[in-house]
Amino acid sequence: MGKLYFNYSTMNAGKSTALLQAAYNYEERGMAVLLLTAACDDRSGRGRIASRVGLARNAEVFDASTDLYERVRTARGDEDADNTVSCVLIDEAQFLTKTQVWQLARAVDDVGVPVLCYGLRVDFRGELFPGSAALLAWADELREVRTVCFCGKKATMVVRRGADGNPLTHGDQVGIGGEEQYVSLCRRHFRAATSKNDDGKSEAVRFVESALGAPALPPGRALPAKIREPPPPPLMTVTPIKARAASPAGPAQRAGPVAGVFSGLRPAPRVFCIGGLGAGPPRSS
Ligand SMILES: Nc1ncnc2c1ncn2[C@@H]1O[C@H](COP(=O)(O)OP(=O)(O)O)[C@@H](O)[C@H]1O
Ligand SMILES: Cc1cn([C@H]2C[C@H](O)[C@@H](COP(=O)(O)O)O2)c(=O)[nH]c1=O
Repeated sequence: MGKLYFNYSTMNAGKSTALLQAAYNYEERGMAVLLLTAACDDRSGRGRIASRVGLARNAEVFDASTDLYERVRTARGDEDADNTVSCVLIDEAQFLTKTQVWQLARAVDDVGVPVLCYGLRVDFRGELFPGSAALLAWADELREVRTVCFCGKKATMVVRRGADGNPLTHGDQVGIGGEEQYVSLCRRHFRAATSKNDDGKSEAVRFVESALGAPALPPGRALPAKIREPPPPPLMTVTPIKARAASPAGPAQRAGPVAGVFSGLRPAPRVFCIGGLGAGPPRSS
């Protein structure tokens, strides 16, 4: 009997990596999987699940009109057939609707296939996404995919940077983007970065600037002096194997967050060890 799983975290934690690893685990044992991702998140091309470590695969897409119960039931087909699907893996699960999470729960209960969802828990305002809220409420198992803030604590929040470089506190919940726009932080530094007073704000904002690169100012406007200064030389530079293809940022900016983490602000030796924990197929299904 399958279960409904929600593997949640912040951005850049290793969710897509874990998903692709779980898919690989099933397939190397001769079992077929159904991969799905949100149609709206086309950073690497529509219907492409891409992880920052370089793994990538094509997937089917869902939007709000997709009936996921029907899709899973059809993919499962005859359980004894060679091409039956043994597991359903869904990336960007925060973009599921509440109805779709019920459809997945029904697929687990009535079709008997495990469904593994991977997504963000909260948005840049600290609010749950609809898909995440439903999964947190109804999934059989919740698993946190962990990553760290620049201070070394677990990152649980994500800031979105506005055009002036400052973290935003209001705006549309959905804003497709990557490292040029978003940074994962612990709650304390998220609060500091988005607060109105200066209680720790400058340190957090400096980190966001350092991680995201120069803000996107309108043409003709000079950057503030502190942003024009070149960043300190990195202690250790790690180049992502594959940057998200559709990222509007240039190559230097895409490499920014990884270099920023290691650029002497704080040693963060656990970043690569913790991200991606929990990969692999569920043991209990
Ligand atoms: N070249 C690399 N080698 C190893 N790990 C990397 C590399 N580049 C990025 N990472 C790690 O990959 C993780 C991001 O993976 P990804 O699956 O894209 O995250 P998510 O889907 O959660 O946004 C981070 O933990 C990051 O530190
Ligand atoms: C925080 C936040 C994120 N998003 C978008 C940005 C990306 O397109 C995805 C998450 O990507 P991941 O690296 O695969 O986790 O979600 C958003 O729309 N709104 C937000 O508040």
